[in-house]
Amino acid sequence: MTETRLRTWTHSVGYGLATVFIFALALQNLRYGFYPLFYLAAGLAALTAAGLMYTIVSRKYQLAAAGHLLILAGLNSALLAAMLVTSTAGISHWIMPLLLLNLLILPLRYGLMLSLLLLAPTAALLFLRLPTADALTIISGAFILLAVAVLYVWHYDHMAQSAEDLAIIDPATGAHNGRFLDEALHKEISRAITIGHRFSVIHLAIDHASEATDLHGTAPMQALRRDLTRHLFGVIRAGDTVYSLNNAEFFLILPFTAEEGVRVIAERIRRTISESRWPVTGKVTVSLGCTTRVNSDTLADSLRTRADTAMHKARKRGGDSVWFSPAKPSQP
Ligand SMILES: Nc1nc2c(ncn2[C@@H]2O[C@H](COP(=O)(O)OP(=O)(O)OP(=O)(O)O)[C@@H](O)[C@H]2O)c(=O)[nH]1
Repeated sequence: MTETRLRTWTHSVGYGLATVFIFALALQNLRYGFYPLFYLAAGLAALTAAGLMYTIVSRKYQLAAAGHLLILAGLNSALLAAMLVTSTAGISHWIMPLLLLNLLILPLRYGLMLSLLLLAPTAALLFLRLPTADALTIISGAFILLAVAVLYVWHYDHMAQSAEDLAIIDPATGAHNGRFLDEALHKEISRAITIGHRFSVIHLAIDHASEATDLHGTAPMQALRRDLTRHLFGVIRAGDTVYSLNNAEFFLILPFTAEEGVRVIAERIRRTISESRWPVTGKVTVSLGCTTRVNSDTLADSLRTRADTAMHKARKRGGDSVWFSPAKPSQP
């Protein structure tokens, strides 16, 4: 199930249950003749029902649906206003389901902010109107509920992020893994076609990697790949991304970088790696093949092949060098 679908389902169930619950409260109050509470509950139920409708209408862009904040801010404000104008202490319990709804539907930061904005004045009101022990019982209950819900949502977000990281990160180096490269390259090409910006790529290979593995063993070479990844992260700028292709090769995507730029950064990477002292292996050199996307590059494959060819040309010059392969001029 996609995240958008999951959110649509949980939001619908959350709003749906809240509507049924608040509507039942409204009927109960109507039955006993508590008309102000009946009108309040009916108004709140109308708002949660509106939330349900909004979820269904905006189901395709549920992750970015900003209207939920307005609906929940309306619900929170309506309950707060009702607590201010009525003296019925019983409705303070109504904040409990609202706290859960805030956290279930909004991103954690907004849900927590809105809940605290509701809880703080509620606490002040309760301490003014009720005996301290009663006010303390209600407010501590609400805070415990909020804390448990926040921890639960935070835990879910954290698990979802870890699962996503596992799918796209190479655990040995901390760089993105090769499986994710085609998807990322395809996205960058689509972005370049839409925005019209230039971007470049680099295929980097460690020189004499198989001889070094035979000489030093697999574990030190693994450590070297991790150190090289860290080095690359230190040299490139934010927004550039690194992919670990196999035991001795990396790929870099450099958004908003034209030919002159990729030549500068590739040369900087080559020089800084060659000038550094590396544990176990001592000196390390790399061959870098780079290229810049042109309008005829609509597939990830064409860029990967050109960068790979450029890397082999750099290697043929004896390694420790950079080669730039331009795109072939398109046929008239
Ligand atoms: N994508 C990318 N391009 C770089 C990087 N470093 C340099 N470049 C490119 O090389 C050009 C010249 O870089 P520098 O010689 O560092 O000069 P600069 O004007 O200080 O570069 P910036 O302030 O990094 O833009 C930049 O405009 C970029 O196009 C990098 O880390 N990543």
